[in-house]
Amino acid sequence: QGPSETVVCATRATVMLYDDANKKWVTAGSGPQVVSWVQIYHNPGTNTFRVVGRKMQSDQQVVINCAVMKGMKYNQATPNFHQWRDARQVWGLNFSTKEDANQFASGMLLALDQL
Ligand SMILES: CCOC(=O)[C@@H]1C[C@@H](CC)[C@@H]2C=C[C@H]3CCN(C(=O)[C@@H]4CC[C@H]5C=C[C@]6(CCCN6C(=O)[C@H](Cc6ccccc6Cl)NC(C)=O)C(=O)N54)[C@@H]3C(=O)N12
Repeated sequence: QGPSETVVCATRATVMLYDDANKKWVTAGSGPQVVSWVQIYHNPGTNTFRVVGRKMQSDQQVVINCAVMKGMKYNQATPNFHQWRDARQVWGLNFSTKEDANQFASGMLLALDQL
């Protein structure tokens, strides 16, 4: 979180990327599939939002740092699996509970509404 950013929401999720070549979902980042702490940051100065996720393990590897684009479609494919496209790839968040999923979705929809 930068100095001028506030946190819109924060949940646990496994961050996935769609491997278009092999038509399958792969976990973002290197190493074992672990849950990440995924937050949506807001920069009120520029009115921009970004999704930042860090693995909840020792190295705190950043596995996603993705701008929320105006007009982006946030697809709640299932109650526990939500996804969206950015310019280059498709991101997926696999939540362990519907509550976490709903929490994140409401933060994302709030962000999209303010862009
Ligand atoms: C249960 C067994 O689950 C599984 O084994 C795997 C591993 C599970 C997590 C570890 C994950 C969980 C849940 C399910 C739910 C379904 N699903 C899929 O992938 C579906 C099935 C077919 C496949 C085809 C395409 C694909 C992939 C790329 C993007 N996309 C689209 O359709 C996009 C969607 C979209 C729509 C609107 C806006 C944005 C976007 Cl992104 N459309 C377009 C127009 O862009 C997609 O989402 N697809 C998941 C899945 O299988 N799995």
